[in-house]
Amino acid sequence: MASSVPFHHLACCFSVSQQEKECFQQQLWRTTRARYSSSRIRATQQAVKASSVEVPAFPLFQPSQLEEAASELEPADPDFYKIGYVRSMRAYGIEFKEGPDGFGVYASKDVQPLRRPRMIMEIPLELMLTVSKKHPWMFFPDIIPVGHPIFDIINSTNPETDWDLRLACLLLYSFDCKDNFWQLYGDFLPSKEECTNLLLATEDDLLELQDEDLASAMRKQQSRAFEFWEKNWHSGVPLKIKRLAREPERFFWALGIAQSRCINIQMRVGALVQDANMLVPYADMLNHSPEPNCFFHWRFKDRMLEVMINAGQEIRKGEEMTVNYMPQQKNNMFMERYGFSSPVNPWDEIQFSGNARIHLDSFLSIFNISGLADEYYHNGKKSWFFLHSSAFSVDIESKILILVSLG
Ligand SMILES: C[S@@+](CC[C@H](N)C(=O)[O-])C[C@H]1O[C@@H](n2cnc3c(N)ncnc32)[C@H](O)[C@@H]1O
Repeated sequence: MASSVPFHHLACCFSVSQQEKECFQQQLWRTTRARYSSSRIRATQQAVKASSVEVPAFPLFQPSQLEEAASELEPADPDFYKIGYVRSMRAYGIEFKEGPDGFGVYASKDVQPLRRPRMIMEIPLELMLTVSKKHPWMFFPDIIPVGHPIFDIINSTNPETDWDLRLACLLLYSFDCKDNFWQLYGDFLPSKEECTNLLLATEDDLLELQDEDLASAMRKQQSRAFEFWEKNWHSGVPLKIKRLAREPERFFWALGIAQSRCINIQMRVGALVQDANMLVPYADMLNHSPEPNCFFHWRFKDRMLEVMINAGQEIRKGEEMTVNYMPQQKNNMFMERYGFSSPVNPWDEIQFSGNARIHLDSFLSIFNISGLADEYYHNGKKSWFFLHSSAFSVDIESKILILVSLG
């Protein structure tokens, strides 16, 4: 029986002969996909591990270590064989598990700071869903057969503004493709109920936001999605299109997934450099932080997306690995696209000017205020606001809220 070894035990991989590979595979097998059903997680499985065949060029284990590793071997996941890809995803020193922001990627061991960025995941192009942004449309992998009507639907969109509609079509199509990797990976994606994207929000949800600008932006997005679905999924369309999204909610979900998990990368195919929108399995489990410890890197030579730890970054076992989804964007942009906002978004700080003095530890800090010159901060035992040096004070303990107009 083939078995698996946790992939963080395997440090580095080089190409080896097929024979060596098979021999090694018999001993040390991989895998790892914890499949979580409707609730994304099976009760018994906390960690999601990505599938991977790890093939070191030289034995990484001493015999005693091999025995130890063998005792940790798990039964192979039969779905792995069905996928049948030559290259697979590889991951090092990480685990996927549920956290406060849904699924995330966590360090499974301490990471010492290194002078160079260090790779923790590599994902080959053939596992991604990719549409190029400019003519001629390139889909990777090229899963759309010539003459299939989904091509015409994608072709009818504006690549500059409709990248999300295009990816949603490709995603829905991949779920319908026999033996496509995304049929399996679909189990890892958040369901309609779990997806935070506000396209799926009801009118009541939108009202609850108490942000009329955001609510009306989302209503516009919902109408755009609905019009697109109505136009392309009307009753007269062929069954091979109809079954991709029988209900508008299915299309809204795919669009929400495309918006909240897409990354944009410049790819080179031969001499052609193309901007592309991509859904990248496993890398799309990374959550956002304005101060991330990881970043993406496209490896041109063999078309792999690498997730790298920043140079000089120290990470403790159990800490979350993060990337920055949209540098220099305010929270309203995060809400529109991803359905979350960050209380520590530096681009959403209230910039403060004038010579008012504010206690550093005062309640104002919860509003993420910054920008004052140091001399305006006061850190005494009592808390004071000095407004234009006037004798204007507030004793925090008295819990009186005074609204100060900083005119
Ligand atoms: C690319 S996915 C990341 C993986 C996701 N957490 C999951 O469960 O599959 C992006 C989604 O993760 C969640 N997310 C990511 N970063 C977050 C953050 N800093 N705070 C709250 N939610 C976050 C949001 O739901 C967002 O739409």
